[in-house]
Amino acid sequence: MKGTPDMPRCGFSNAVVQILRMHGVDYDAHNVLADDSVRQGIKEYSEWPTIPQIFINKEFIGGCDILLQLHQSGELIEELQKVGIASALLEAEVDENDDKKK
Ligand SMILES: N[C@@H](CCC(=O)N[C@@H](CS)C(=O)NCC(=O)O)C(=O)O
Ligand code: FES
Repeated sequence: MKGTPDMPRCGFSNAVVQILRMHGVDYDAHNVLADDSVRQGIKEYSEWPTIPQIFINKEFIGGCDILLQLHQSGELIEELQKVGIASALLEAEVDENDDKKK
C-alpha cells in the first residue's frame, strides 16, 4: 500500500484498509513509499502495474477494484474462509439469517 493503515497516502490504499477493517481481519501492511525497490519489485513479482496489492496466504488477489468487487459480491468472506479466517461480516450474515428464522 501507499502509506500505513493508520495514515494511508492514497485513496486506493485507504479503500483497501477500510474494506479489510470491515471484515475485522489481521493483516501485514508494507508501505511502498518507504522503499522504491519494493514499490517497483512488487509490481514485477505479481505482474500487476499498480499499488495497492492484496495477497491472501501469499496468493495475489488483485488491487483496490478487485477487492471492492469481492467485498460487494460476498466472495471475500469465502476467500477468507478458505484460509481459515472468519470475517466479521460472516457473523453479521449468520445473525441476519437467524433473524429471518424467528
Ligand atoms: N484501479 C487501481 C487503482 C490503483 C492505482 O491506480 N494505483 C496507481 C496510483 S496510486 C499506482 O500504483 N501507480 C503506480 C505507482 O504509483 O507506482 C486498483 O484497482 O487498485
Ligand atoms: S497516489 Fe495518486 S492516485 Fe494514488
